Amino acid sequence: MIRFESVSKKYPDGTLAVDELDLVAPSGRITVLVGPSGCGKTTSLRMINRMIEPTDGRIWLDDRDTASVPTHELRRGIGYVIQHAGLFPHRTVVDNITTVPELLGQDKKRARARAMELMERVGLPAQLAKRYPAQLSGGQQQRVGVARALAADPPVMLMDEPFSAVDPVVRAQLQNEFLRLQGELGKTIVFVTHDIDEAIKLGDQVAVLRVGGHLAQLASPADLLAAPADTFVAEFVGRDRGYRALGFAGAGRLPLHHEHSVALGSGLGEAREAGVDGWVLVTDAEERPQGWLRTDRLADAASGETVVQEQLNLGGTLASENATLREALDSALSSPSGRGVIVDGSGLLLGTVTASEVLARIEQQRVAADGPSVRRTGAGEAS
Ligand SMILES: Nc1ncnc2c1ncn2[C@@H]1O[C@H](COP(=O)(O)OP(=O)(O)OP(=O)(O)O)[C@@H](O)[C@H]1O
Repeated sequence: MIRFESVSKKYPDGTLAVDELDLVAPSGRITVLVGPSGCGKTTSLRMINRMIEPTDGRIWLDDRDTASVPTHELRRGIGYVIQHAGLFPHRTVVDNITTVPELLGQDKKRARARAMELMERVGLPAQLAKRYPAQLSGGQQQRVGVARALAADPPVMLMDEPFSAVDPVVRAQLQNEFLRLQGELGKTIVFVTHDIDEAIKLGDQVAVLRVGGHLAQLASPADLLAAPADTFVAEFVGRDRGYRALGFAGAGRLPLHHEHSVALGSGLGEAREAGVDGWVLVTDAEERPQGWLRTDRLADAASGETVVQEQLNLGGTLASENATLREALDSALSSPSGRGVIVDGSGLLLGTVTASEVLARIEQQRVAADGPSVRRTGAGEAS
């Protein structure tokens, strides 16, 4: 656990970057600091590993006042990842990752074996080990940065905009893999970003700071969306709050309809017969949905022709049986037939649901909760 106790930082020029911050970052959880440029996020983060010294207050790491711990000892237990990864340009990938363990006296062979294992964990092919940072993509560099920070297996990780320098697609990939990795490792993480969507996606809790280093609100992502503390937070959290909050509420057991589907390779005549309201769902041989086929335009289909992949409308998203309300609603809204497809854990068709049924479930949950607040998703949760 990291605990800020009335921590302030005034820079020598008089800038009050952080003002009496009280904050607890629980062990094994991701705490995200988010806020507009200059609100004191980086300053707060760097005070944890004492790259910046507070002018007032204390920061506790478990039961130790960090001011009383020698910095080299403190930093041994704290990994640090920054934007652009901050890699050593003249060292290979594997040498970048082994730098800290070797400095800590680990023998070279063991450190290299561990580096190769970490590369695999963060999704880097082994053949990149001998490359230099400049020979990697931005996303790959960030992965090396994460692997390097994990190399000494620190219980705490500080991450300052680690995924900001890459394009949105790579960024989403890095975020997903980061969450998967954290699911396995359970580090205590403090993560800085200026992007509220990233904060909401990654945080177990989100601290919204306002300029001047004041804590505006500390809350779970769902509570932040459902009940912003004031107009500053409401504006910062942004539009579509109600819709985004659905991403934190399990849909529960939805009333599924049996959907008559046809397999790829079936005759077009059979597909036409099976169509309901002009659409039929097409699956693979194991009944995994592949897309929708428009059947009201098949009237003149030559007999003997079969359903092929190229004919399918791929617009509909699939939702799993443990979906959030947002995923279930999106599956119905994105489906060209208006019937949202629900699949099991192996991607096999379970049935379909309409948008109005999902909306009815939303309304039910709202009434049951007796207020606007929504719950975190729980696998298999039924309401
Ligand atoms: N070394 C310094 N000397 C004086 N002022 C500083 C120094 N470092 C940061 N500041 C100021 O402290 C305030 C907080 O800066 P900080 O970098 O912590 O903000 P931030 O929220 O991380 O911003 P950004 O999102 O733009 O990186 C800003 O007004 C900044 O100009």
